[in-house]
Amino acid sequence: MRPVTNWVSVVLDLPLGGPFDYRATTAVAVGDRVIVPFGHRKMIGVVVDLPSEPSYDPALVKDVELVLQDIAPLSQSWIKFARFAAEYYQRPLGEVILPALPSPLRSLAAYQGKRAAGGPVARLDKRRKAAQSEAMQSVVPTLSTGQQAAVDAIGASEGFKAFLLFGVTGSGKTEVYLHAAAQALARGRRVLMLVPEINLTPQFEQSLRARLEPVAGPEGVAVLHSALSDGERLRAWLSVQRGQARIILGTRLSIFAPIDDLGLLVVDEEHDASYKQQDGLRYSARDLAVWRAHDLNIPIVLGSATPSLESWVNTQKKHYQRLDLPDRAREVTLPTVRLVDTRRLQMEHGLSPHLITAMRERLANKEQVLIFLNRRGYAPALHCNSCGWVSQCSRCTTFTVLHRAHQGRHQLHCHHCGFQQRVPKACPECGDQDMQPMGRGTQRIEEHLAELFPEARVLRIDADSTRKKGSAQALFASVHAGEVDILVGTQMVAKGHDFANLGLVGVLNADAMLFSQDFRAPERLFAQLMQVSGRAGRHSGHGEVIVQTGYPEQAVYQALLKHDYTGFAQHTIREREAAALPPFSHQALLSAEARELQTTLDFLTTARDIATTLATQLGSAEVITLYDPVPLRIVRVDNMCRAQLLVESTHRPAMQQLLRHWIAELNQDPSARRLNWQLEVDPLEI
Ligand SMILES: Nc1ncnc2c1ncn2[C@@H]1O[C@H](COP(=O)(O)OP(=O)(O)OP(=O)(O)O)[C@@H](O)[C@H]1O
Ligand SMILES: [Zn+2]
Repeated sequence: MRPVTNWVSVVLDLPLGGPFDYRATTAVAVGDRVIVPFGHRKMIGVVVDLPSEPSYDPALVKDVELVLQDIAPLSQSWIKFARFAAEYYQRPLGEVILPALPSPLRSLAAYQGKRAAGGPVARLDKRRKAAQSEAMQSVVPTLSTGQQAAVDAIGASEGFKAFLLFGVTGSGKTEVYLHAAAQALARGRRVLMLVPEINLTPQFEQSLRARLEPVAGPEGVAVLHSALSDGERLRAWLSVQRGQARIILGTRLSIFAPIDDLGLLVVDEEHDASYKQQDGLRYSARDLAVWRAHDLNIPIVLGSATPSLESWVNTQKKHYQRLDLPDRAREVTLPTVRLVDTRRLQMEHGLSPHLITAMRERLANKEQVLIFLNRRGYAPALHCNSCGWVSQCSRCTTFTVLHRAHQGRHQLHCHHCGFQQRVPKACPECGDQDMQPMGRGTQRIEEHLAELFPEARVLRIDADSTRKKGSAQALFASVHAGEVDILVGTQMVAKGHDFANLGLVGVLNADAMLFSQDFRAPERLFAQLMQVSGRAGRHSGHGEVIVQTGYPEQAVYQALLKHDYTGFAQHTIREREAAALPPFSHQALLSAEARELQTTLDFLTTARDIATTLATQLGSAEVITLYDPVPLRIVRVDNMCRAQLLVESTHRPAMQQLLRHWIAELNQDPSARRLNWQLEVDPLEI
């Protein structure tokens, strides 16, 4: 056989750009993984192109060391998708493609040495046990008229079509997804279903398995999320790539699952901020899902009781088709909402007499109660009663949060840098020993509730109580099993869960989000309140929600009283339009951090000057607004000072063009090497 020479372009997980040229002397395809030398080391990369000649002197091009063929090459369509994500979010292609693979597939160590045994895929296949499936019983309810109409509309769509399934809390959106998924499976296509949070996957997985395993087969359901071990993730990912998994359920990262023969994409709770990745490639899985559906020419269903205003505006412009479920599926009413004005009230440990009375009644009636407080820990700070000292993090410009640690001992934690310290015995300022917790977090409320309702079983679910793998699932299971009377929780408990016997929801301290500077804060608060309210009375009706507030007249609360998403959206959209804010304009955020705030601001000022010049050269100065660099509200985190620069435009292509040139210039600029900076397209928080 004659030796062949193939020129290959390879992407690597490096911030340096790329692709990089190599020469392969064996057969190689686009989408293959290869081991290549890079500088003094070797790396695993992915072939993204087979150019007819290299982009520089062939004599200098190095050889591919090994073409890995333990999996089929990644498909062209998937690489096209990754390419779009890289271009849209302004990151090197390698930083999209490689992190999307399970880590054993991109780790050199997994392929080298005595114990490699042919690499991670070969090892896994040897170990593979026969999948076991338990027969599950499953009752299929008769669809409501609204659900049936939605399922029919989705089934009738040919090619790309985006649906916004606008269904009130408890309207049975899940049932619509299940039926639509079954239709796609029956046509021999696969389904990708995204949920916003890991803790929602067990509930969904159970329904999917119960209902669709008979069609999809025991290996037909795969779950992908970030809490899987490397081995679990590899196993699930391979079953997707090899076509065994017919239904893929996952959190945001699963949008990068390697599937081309999709017949349906579903994004549940599409408004949820968890779809936004907050570091590295800062993508929106919801937005990428719409692009992917368009590219694959298939329907996509975005579901929510409180859609994002972006999606709502898209229905008004007829880009998306709205499917309405205005009533609850079990023929029960939405809960009654009551606003308790805390300004004139004598509160007991942060609880109003109204809430305490209502709780007593529900508990006597053997119903569950949910107390929602979006603040974990014991108290937001420790405070000295003599001199006014407040516990602060030495590395960040924030208070440290008081936590109850083991055996009732307390500790101070910084929620920003993770720093933990003992509680000082006396005030560091004045030496006084009279120090008190300031305000309340979930731990403190849990403690008060146990005192107030000694007979009740109180359970707290928040990021602290669910750190161990599997613990969240166990805690939620005990709520569903009726082993809990009062559930205290943060936003983790506020959405998606279908609690059968929960009659009352109490909302504490919602006002904390009322006066944020972020223009999206009211939208987020309203969605959160609607979602948590929606946990009450789902199965037997007569639910009640008590919201404690010092500002009952605020528009957010007035809309909540009437469950009036449409009115709230209308009003907020008008404000956004008047101020030319998203979705009526597009934004990007350049942020930077350095030891000294001035370094950060100087860099951003330089960056702004560069962008101004570029906009003029590109002829887009008129449609692009560059704001002044500003320090972040919490300016110092882990001893780094942070600032940002907002770019806004009504013209998306002009902005994308500017960003591309801007990044290229910033990468060349010496000032950019002295600090950390990043660009975020479509930021959710500013
Ligand atoms: N057609 C139906 N007949 C009877 N019960 C139904 C029907 N469809 C759904 N249900 C039940 O209604 C309840 C609410 O459904 P589901 O959890 O899907 O609501 P949802 O729309 O996702 O709500 P949320 O937005 O609050 O998550 C569930 O207990 C479900 O089993
Ligand atoms: Zn800190």
